[in-house]
Amino acid sequence: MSEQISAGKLFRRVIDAEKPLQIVGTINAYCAILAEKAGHRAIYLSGAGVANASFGLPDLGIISRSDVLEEVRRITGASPLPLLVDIDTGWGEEFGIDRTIKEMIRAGAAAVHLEDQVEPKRCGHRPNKSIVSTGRMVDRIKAAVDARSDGDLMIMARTDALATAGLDAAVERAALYVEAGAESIFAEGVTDLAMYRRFADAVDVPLLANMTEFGKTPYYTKEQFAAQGVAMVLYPLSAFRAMSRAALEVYETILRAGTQEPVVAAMQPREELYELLHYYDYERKLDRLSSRDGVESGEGREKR
Ligand SMILES: C[C@](O)(C(=O)O)[C@H](CC(=O)O)C(=O)O
Ligand SMILES: [Mg+2]
Repeated sequence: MSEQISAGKLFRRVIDAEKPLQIVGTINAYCAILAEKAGHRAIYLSGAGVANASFGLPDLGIISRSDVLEEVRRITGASPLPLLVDIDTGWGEEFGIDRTIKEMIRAGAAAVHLEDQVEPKRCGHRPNKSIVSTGRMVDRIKAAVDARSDGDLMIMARTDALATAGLDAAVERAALYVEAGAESIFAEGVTDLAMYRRFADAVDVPLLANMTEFGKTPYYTKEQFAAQGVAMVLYPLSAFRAMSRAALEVYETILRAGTQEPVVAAMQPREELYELLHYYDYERKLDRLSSRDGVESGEGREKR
């Protein structure tokens, strides 16, 4: 029998085991299943992903705590992988953050990242961001740590200070956030590999690098990140961006060609989908449980 450990403990364990730990964005429950199938050991729910994919909205602080929680529950219900959740600015200050942390634990999150932007927040890789004072962010972190009490949820502090206040100030903030109780640091909008070393040297907790595409951070490999002391590398929207391109291509092809045949080869076959969902197990269970009493005819039901 496999040992039952909390999501937070599992997350800490995989951080220790993989150097660096690659964390991939899964915008929904099925993506979480796919990430597990590929062999990943930790997954991420992106705030941008929820806004973009579930609501068709930009990542500008429009989505709510409940919107994100709903996705967290769906994902943790479908996947055993530890889930890092983007909680933006926490949706409120002391009591708002308290509620967010408690609900995230109930929903099965392994870790959350809380950022030092003002509300409404902006994407970390876009201009005109503003941050709250160091003191305000320290209060946010304290509220989060207090809400978690003695639980295992990992509280990660994200700093967006690099773009607005420079490297020295961002590194200094990171150290103060750790002092306030943050157990890991998310350095946002980093523009050069060597900057990670500065963060890593200033804090003695795991450091996360956000390897998002088309942003401020050039593409680096996991080996390059590891050499700078980075413990976790995040790919928040990589699959979502690829899925979006693929979907557009299919929609256009159906109109243009009058059939989907040119793109069928790019599709996941029904068989593979069903295997990942354990479809046949469900079907067998249904056959066992359902007497089909009250069903007038067996029409459409294949004889086995
Ligand atoms: C990590 C992030 O917060 C997210 O919501 O996924 C975004 C990612 C992106 O917009 O590329 C961010 O970096 O702000
Ligand atoms: Mg985000």
